[in-house]
Amino acid sequence: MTNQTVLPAPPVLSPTGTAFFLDLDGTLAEIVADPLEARVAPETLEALARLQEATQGALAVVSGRSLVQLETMLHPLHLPLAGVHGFERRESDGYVRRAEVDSDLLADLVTDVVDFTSRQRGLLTEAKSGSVALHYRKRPELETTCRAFAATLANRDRRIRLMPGKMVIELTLGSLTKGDAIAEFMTLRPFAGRVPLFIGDDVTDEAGFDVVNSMLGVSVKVGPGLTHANYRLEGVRDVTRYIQMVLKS
Ligand SMILES: O=P(O)(O)OC[C@H]1O[C@H](O[C@H]2O[C@H](CO)[C@@H](O)[C@H](O)[C@H]2O)[C@H](O)[C@@H](O)[C@@H]1O
Repeated sequence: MTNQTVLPAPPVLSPTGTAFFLDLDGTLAEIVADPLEARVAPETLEALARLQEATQGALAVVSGRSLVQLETMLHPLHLPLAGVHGFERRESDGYVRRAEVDSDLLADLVTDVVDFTSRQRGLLTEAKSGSVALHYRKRPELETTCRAFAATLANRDRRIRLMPGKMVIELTLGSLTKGDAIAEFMTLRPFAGRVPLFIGDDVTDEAGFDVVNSMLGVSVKVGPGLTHANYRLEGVRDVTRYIQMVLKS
């Protein structure tokens, strides 16, 4: 991956020629201790609404969150969405697609993670369609224990994939990534034929950067850390400022 110190700020792209793909947590919303407390700031929502109009709809949020959570956090906007790292998608026409999973396997996973987190103060379970997240942000000293527990669960069935994120370990069923979601959107109107841009902050965004890079698009990492992205913005406020600059171009 690229060295963290050398990436420039992204070029200000034209809203009419670009397909915008944005991650949510750490990109449009500041990271906070409790996932349910995360918010998209009003000025960011306003910038997104204007960008949706300026791009004629070529703006999608691509997130690890569920579609239900994304709708709540982005209200009153109605955007194309990819949730649970590409497992579920809401397309521009409102049509929702979900990958199929073994619901019994998922239910067992959720039960096991809830059982584990309920025995340790501060650990959280976030159950989603197709995935369950084990959050340890309030107990960072338990990272190794949480990782070992998650690995034990994943060893039970090869369909379970571990996706480490920011103070979270997700146990996901299936192999879809944010890259798959972006590639799929890029085959559809109004995204097709535009230059893709993806902005994200986490290791799970790297699959999106790879797909965008393969399409000669613009990949932007938010914050520090090694990455396959070609550009960098420092934080969530800089992402909103970047969108505002695009709107002025
Ligand atoms: O792909 P994203 O939109 O960035 O979503 C990734 C995960 O974000 C959420 O967890 C992260 O943000 C929380 C709120 O700031 C924070 O408390 C947690 O430690 C982070 O890992 C969300 O809860 C997950 O479902 C997403 O997969």
